[in-house]
Amino acid sequence: MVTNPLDYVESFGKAGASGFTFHIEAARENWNELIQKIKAKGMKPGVSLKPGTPIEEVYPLVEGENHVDLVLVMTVEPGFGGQKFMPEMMDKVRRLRQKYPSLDIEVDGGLGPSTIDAAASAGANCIVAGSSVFGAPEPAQVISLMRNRVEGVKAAW
Ligand SMILES: O=C(CO)[C@@H](O)[C@H](O)COP(=O)(O)O
Repeated sequence: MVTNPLDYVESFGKAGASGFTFHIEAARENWNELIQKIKAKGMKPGVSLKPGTPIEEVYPLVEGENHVDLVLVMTVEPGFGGQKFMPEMMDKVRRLRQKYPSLDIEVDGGLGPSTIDAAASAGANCIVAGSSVFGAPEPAQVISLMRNRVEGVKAAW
């Protein structure tokens, strides 16, 4: 999370990023301008929200002409890896999936083999995982397992 995402769009675009996800908490005043700039630099915009932020706050950013392509629901407080997954955040994921069937919904924090089913069945289709992958003897197996679980429940959303 950065406090002034607008300052980073240009350099991320130049570096070759394909997407740029910003925190709604850091862009309440200028998200519209931010989305426009991200798109103008050839990147896909996404919006993220902290555990204490109500899901309704991102609805206006998903709707309308100038919209984001992805919503990232933080399942820990942003800051560092290795934290415990917050299952109560799955209500946000479920509500988003119900409202926007084709939206990319990402989750970040505490995801791994023991939490992937909760996230996947709620409707998450993009998974950020640090410790569970990099701390595994066979990282590729953990990635495959999580991918398979998401693919396996997609039809039921
Ligand atoms: O950096 C953060 C939050 O800011 C982490 O949520 C990582 O992005 C994922 O780490 P693990 O929870 O998978 O270790």
